Amino acid sequence: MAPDTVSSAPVPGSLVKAASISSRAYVTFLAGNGDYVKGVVGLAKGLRKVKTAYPLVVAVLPDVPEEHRRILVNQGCIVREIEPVHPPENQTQFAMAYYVINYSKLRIWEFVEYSKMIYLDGDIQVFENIDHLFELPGGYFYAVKDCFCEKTWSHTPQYQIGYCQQCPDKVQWPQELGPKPPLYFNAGMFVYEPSLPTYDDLLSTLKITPPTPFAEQDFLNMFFRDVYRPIPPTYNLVLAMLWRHPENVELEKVKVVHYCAAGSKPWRYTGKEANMDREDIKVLVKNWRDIYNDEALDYKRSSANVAVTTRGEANARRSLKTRALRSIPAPSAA
Ligand SMILES: O=c1ccn([C@@H]2O[C@H](COP(=O)(O)OP(=O)(O)O)[C@@H](O)[C@H]2O)c(=O)[nH]1
Ligand SMILES: OC[C@H]1O[C@H](O[C@@H]2[C@@H](O)[C@H](O)[C@@H](O)[C@H](O)[C@@H]2O)[C@H](O)[C@@H](O)[C@H]1O
Ligand SMILES: [Mn+2]
Repeated sequence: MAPDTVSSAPVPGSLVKAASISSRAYVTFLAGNGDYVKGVVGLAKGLRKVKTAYPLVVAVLPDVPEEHRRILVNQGCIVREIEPVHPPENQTQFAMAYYVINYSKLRIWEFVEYSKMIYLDGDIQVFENIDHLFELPGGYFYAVKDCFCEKTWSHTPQYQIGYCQQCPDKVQWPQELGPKPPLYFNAGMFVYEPSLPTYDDLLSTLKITPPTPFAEQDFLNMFFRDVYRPIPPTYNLVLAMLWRHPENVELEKVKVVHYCAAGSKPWRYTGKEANMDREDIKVLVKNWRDIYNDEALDYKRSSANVAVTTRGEANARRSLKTRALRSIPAPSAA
């Protein structure tokens, strides 16, 4: 993974404009002081292993402790603090109670120093280089179709009648339920273009949108419905596909694995939950752990990076000093 060469000194407007024409990055989201930081470290090392040309930006909520931020910077990540995003007041029963924090993902549309970004959940691993996705045509939202067959979907008509977009002909969508649901993506991985107008539109639309069980995933599917373009499941293997739709999975071709099934987070895997004793799950968890534990994949601040970062830090100190001086009111003419 390209090192963290973004200096922390503010960049003049003209340079930001120039930079935004060509700059790209992966981005993930980290909240809390729990163990998801291990997921992000694993992701950073996995991207380095596949020799991506782009950095990994980590959007952290204020509750991510300094120690975790330092771990991520030392793994070559660009750590950016974001403010939480709260959905409107609601009585919603989220599919998972903690999903409410996932609305904060919407802040990544504000990262306009990048022209195109690939968002990856912290419980995702990239096993093959996917940099080519940055070449996809602009103006669309690319993501992999989700599956409606897990119990987490039991609140939906799809689940109740056994309909899933992964096998639309198995159970026909009944006319009496109205139009078939539009294609629906898993929001753990997507290719998108940061944009302030889109960001403002997202936040103002959220204010008037009643929350629903899959929180920001439902919201993003509604918001980008007309520009969503599905990409193959090789780019985001939602683990439940292995037992729900094995006919749609060619495991040897999978480039990105999303450890979203209950009990599958590799850094806390016990094998006790449903489906977690499957051989393919054990292999995928081992593959993740091999990368996480591989010290050869740790970020090494090469002399060049140290020089750039040091220069960046020196610039930052200078600009902070300048700002500090400016903020001290000139001595009044006594
Ligand atoms: O306590 C948490 C819960 C979630 N997340 C972030 O939010 C993403 C979405 O949550 P999760 O992956 O658990 O949802 P799932 O894909 O399993 O439904 C995670 O991957 C993390 O990047 C986090 O940082 N801390
Ligand atoms: O906040 C809502 C979350 O919804 C999604 O997770 C779900 C979804 O994939 C279901 O289809 C599965 O059944 C379920 O297991 C899984 O947790 C995203 O992965 C996550 O990033 C986030 O958007
Ligand atoms: Mn996830």
